[in-house]
Amino acid sequence: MDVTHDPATLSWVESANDPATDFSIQNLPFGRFRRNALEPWQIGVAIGDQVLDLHAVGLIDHLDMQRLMAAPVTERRALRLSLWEGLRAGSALQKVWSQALLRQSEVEMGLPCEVGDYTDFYTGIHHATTVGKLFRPDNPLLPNYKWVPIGYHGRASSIGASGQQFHRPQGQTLKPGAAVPDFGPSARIDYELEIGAWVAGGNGLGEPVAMAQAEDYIFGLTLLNDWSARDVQAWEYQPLGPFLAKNFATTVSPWMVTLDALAPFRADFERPAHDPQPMAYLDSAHNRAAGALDVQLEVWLQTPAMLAAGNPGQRLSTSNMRDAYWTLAQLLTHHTVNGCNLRSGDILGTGTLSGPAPEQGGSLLELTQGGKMPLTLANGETRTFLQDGDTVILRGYCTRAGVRRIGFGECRGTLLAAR
Ligand SMILES: O=C(O)/C=C/C(=O)CC(=O)CC(=O)O
Ligand SMILES: [Ca+2]
Ligand SMILES: [Mg+2]
Repeated sequence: MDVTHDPATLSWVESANDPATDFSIQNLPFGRFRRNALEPWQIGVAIGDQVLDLHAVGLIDHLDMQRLMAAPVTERRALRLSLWEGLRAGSALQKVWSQALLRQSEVEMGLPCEVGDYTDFYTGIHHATTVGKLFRPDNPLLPNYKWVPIGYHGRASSIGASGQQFHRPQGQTLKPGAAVPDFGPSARIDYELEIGAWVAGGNGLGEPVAMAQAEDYIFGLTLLNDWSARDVQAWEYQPLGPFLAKNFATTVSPWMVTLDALAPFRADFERPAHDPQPMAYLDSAHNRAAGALDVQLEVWLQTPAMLAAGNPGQRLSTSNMRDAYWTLAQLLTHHTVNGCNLRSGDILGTGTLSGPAPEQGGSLLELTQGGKMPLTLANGETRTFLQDGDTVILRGYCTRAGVRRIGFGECRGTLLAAR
């Protein structure tokens, strides 16, 4: 375990030492903030309830997150170590660096970088099985699922940072029993609980990335909500897959948690013995020993009635990234195996991360069995799909005995009425 994970290290930023904080000195995630809309986005690191301005402390001489992400992995590690050195209790830099701290509550957080291309995978096998049953009762998990990481090319332009608000989209749907489709506002807006992996550097066109190097091409992870219009999806998705059902909005949390910060939360990746084992190009000893990540995930819902009552929301479900059927390294390697070039700032979504139990569904589609079994909330309200004004909050964090907790912050988005 490297020194930055030592749980005994405290920070001179007091709020970072709270055992409940997402942003202990062992985390140090990167994001972009600004004090006001006239200022360009600045690069910062979260520490407790503060942001450290990297340019102001002289750790970078530019404001270009893509450039920082494209630095060789050894330089990225050295930067993380410098941050840890400067922020730990007793550091000689405290006096100077404390001038470059801002309260998170006093800045606006934006997208962590300019978003490049967006690919969304389908690694949640429990999600794929449950959703497959709803869309294709006789053929839920297609035979390719256990051989090839399934994905589709998503839409980058509508990705927004936490706090994103969007209008209920219009679209074509086929009502049950109808012979021809209708046009109007979607009646089945849903969320999807995912992790997004931000690409660092990138590979040249025609140059596949092998499993052994794949993780060097990942800068860090955020939470990702792939908002989905289920009625539009059911009518449009064959034969080319998701299109307008999923490209009207996608929300990400603002802080990129590095794979270095997540190192203590690695988990082994084992396929059930009766499943096909990954092909050689998707296999490595490191991947089998430590390719998975133990990240606990939660979905919260705050309805307009809860907001009015000062209720911060109700937790709808929990799950864990460990249950994914493919690892991040496998997704990145598979994406490039044909020579496809990934670039700094691209984002790969894992797909909906549901757990094995029915109450661990990472979408309302699963939790309500396709809208047939409404959820009754603690305040007496019910939901099948989202209603206007609903806010969905994703949270993620890692805990383990003997190491400090690290968290992702939150990914929050609100559905507004149709225009
Ligand atoms: O056709 C299906 O089985 C479902 C496809 C999706 O919902 C695509 C998607 O976004 C997958 C995911 O998030 O896991
Ligand atoms: Ca998705
Ligand atoms: Mg989406």
